[in-house]
Amino acid sequence: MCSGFCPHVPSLFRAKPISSSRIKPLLSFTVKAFSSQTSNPQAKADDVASNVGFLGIGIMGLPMAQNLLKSGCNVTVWNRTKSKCDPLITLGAKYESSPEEVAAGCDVTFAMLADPGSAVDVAFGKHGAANGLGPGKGYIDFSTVDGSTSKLISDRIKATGASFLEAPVSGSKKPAEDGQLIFLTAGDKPLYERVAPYLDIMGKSRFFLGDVGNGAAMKLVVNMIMGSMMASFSEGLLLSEKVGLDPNVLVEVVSQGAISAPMYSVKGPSMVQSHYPTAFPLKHQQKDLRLALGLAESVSQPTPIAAATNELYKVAKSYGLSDHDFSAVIEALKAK
Ligand SMILES: NC(=O)C1=CN([C@@H]2O[C@H](COP(=O)(O)OP(=O)(O)OC[C@H]3O[C@@H](n4cnc5c(N)ncnc54)[C@H](OP(=O)(O)O)[C@@H]3O)[C@@H](O)[C@H]2O)C=CC1
Ligand SMILES: O=CCCC(=O)O
Repeated sequence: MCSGFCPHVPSLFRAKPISSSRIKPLLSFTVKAFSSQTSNPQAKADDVASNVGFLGIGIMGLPMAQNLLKSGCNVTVWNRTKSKCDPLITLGAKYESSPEEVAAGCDVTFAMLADPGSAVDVAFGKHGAANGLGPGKGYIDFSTVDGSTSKLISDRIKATGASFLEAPVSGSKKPAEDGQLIFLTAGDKPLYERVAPYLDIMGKSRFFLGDVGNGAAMKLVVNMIMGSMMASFSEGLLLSEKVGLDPNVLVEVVSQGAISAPMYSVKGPSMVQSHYPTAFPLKHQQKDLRLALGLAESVSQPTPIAAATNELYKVAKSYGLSDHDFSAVIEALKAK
């Protein structure tokens, strides 16, 4: 094992700065510096130091922790529902009975929780990770939350002397299984560099976006777009069927044109059959739209499409579809 230095990782490159004169007529905002890096396919536990903790073993946390274990990392896990840790314990993970105990025994601790409330509870609630943290340790939160929540968690973690990185992910269950996630990180740069080898085990690329809040904002903007795309696709599928077209052919036509997206090709065929196997729960997509609307409100940016889309997901939730895949939003457009 080496001490956090990863010889395989190529040197960091900086993205070309956007010319502010070019964008000023359209938008007025501060262009933030960022850097991105594709990950190292050879990433493995030999490249990284120490014991890692993983809190939150849900749809995403399970495959992410599995990939760390399969790469030879020493992983200690905790989940509110303990039984979800069983497949990881079988793979060799150690189990601790609270976030505090996990953080106390690990050099770096990752968290992948449902929403702002659970991210806060696990980070610094009763028996939360903060109780087990201190100087030299790191806490990395992968949960999709808003910037204010992330800053609050950051403050409470840093008050212990530990370092904090927010690192929400783009990519769903399958990319998590395949180690193909995209990390949108912000916060402590030395911690980012220290955990880069772990991120490279779980993902295909990583962005460092500066101050805490920028990773959360990037993630919310991406998911705001995604939620609207899915709602629009749903309308198209239903309209095509109503006018006598085969929606399966629509899926194929879309896949070959300018609006092609993996999401449509992957989810379209099952949506046509009213089948929504959960990769990204609908309740989380609605949470992200709600948080994105808050972000837009904070800077007075009109987002009428996202606002209408959010209402549609709320209707889908009222139909009991919270735990179905977010593609089940199409049900909210069907006449009942
Ligand atoms: N699924 C996806 O495609 C993606 C999801 N995300 C984001 O990642 C995060 C996790 O998503 P995902 O894995 O799909 O979600 P899941 O709903 O499958 O998992 C949520 C996790 O949070 C835990 N949890 C929920 N409430 C609490 C609480 N009050 N206290 C402690 N733990 C709690 C759950 O524990 P328990 O098992 O006990 O319920 C579970 O471990 C979310 O923020 C989501 O928006 C990001 C990218 C893709
Ligand atoms: O937050 C969930 C994102 C899902 C995806 O990127 O496919």
